[in-house]
Amino acid sequence: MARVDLDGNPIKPLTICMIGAGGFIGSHLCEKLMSETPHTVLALDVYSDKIKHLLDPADSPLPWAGRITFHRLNIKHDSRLEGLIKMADLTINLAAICTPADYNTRPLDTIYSNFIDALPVVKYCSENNKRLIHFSTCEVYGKTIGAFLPKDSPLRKDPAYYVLKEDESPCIFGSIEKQRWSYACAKQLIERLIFAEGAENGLEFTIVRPFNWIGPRMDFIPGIDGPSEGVPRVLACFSNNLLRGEPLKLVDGGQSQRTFIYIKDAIEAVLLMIENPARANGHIFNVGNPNNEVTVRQLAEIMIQVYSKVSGEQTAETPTIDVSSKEFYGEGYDDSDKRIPDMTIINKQLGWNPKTSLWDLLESTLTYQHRTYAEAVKKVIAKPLAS
Ligand SMILES: NC(=O)c1ccc[n+]([C@@H]2O[C@H](COP(=O)([O-])OP(=O)(O)OC[C@H]3O[C@@H](n4cnc5c(N)ncnc54)[C@H](O)[C@@H]3O)[C@@H](O)[C@H]2O)c1
Ligand SMILES: O=c1ccn([C@@H]2O[C@H](COP(=O)(O)OP(=O)(O)O[C@H]3OC[C@@H](O)[C@H](O)[C@H]3O)[C@@H](O)[C@H]2O)c(=O)[nH]1
Repeated sequence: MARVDLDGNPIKPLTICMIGAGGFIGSHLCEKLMSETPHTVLALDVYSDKIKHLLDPADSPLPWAGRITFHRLNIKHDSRLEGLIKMADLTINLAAICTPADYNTRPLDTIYSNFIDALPVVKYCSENNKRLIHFSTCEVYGKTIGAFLPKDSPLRKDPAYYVLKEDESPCIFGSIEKQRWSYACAKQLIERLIFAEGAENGLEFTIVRPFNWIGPRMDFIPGIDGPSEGVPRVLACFSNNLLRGEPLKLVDGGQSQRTFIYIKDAIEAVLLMIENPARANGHIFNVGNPNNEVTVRQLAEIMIQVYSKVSGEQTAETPTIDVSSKEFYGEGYDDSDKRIPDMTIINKQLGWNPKTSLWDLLESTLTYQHRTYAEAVKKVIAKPLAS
């Protein structure tokens, strides 16, 4: 049965240059493309751990062997980049430093990674008339307008003051010394550059604004498959605490709100963008799940319940503790108060909606985390401290 796009046209096989393919999102996107489509992927990254299961045909070649090749390169300085972009029909750029603990502590690396390093990718696509799908972030919206209303103002409940819409909402960041916003501001400027390349030079682009995509293979567990002092994003932080039987740390009391979407739902949206260029080109898309909103404290409480069910272990004596952002992240931290994606444009253009509830996505993700890490963590805990 030939695969057709949303307008009933047959989908022809594409060659996709995927930069950052070895990361969390990239690894899920590669899995989807290999298992469900005829497309070819040039996977570019400095690491391949998260996609090696797609690459090394142990003894018998994998069904898709030959359709995915790994190219170990750092886009900061590699002469092979332009040639790979020219070989492909479409470039997808996922490369970024995107863990908040780095934004206020490594602001220069963060700005270089999210703006400067993306410049040649945009240039090569534009000069060679190649389509670009660029990954930005929901963080470009920064804080809601409602965040500046008095705490008890009823307008805070008015969607006009918190719903984030691609073609209407402003980008609201903290002051310069709040270096947390180095990332979001770099992402905003690369969005503006891509939009200008589209307006002035006809670049065919799509910009994706992910709203907290979570699932297996997100970041790392500190001291197991990442640095002991590393601070990953909240899913991995809380998973690490649960695996070690430690209290989950709630930054500034965990009052910030987030909407979380299952990585597999989000990947469906990306595949629709890839295979429906006429509907995706020229658009910025929110990709999130407005039905899965919780405060960070509520996320912790749900993860504690789910982990206890998945692991069969008792909940710790002190399940959570409050910590200050200064203590947890250091100087210059600031936060988004609330992230509700408006879904009008993606519904209209791609007819896509998320499916998985927060409980269900946490159940499958924590099952993966427990199966993958519990033994290794027990060994690390059991090992007597170096005398
Ligand atoms: N996961 C989310 O919820 C989320 C939310 C908002 C935005 N995003 C954006 O989506 C993209 C992918 O995010 P992710 O969650 O998969 O993060 P990730 O850190 O798992 O993946 C990023 C990948 O890019 C690679 N990379 C970084 N710099 C590189 C360079 N100079 N050369 C080659 N490879 C390089 C890294 O090695 C890594 O494998 C990023 O642009 C991020 O800003 C993700
Ligand atoms: O242990 C922790 C970790 C995190 N947190 C809080 O949990 C919330 C989420 O923190 P995360 O590190 O997951 O990242 P954020 O949602 O703030 O930003 C992320 O969003 C989407 C992308 O742009 C990036 O991947 C990243 O910027 C924040 O309020 C943070 O302060 C805790 O309370 N405790």
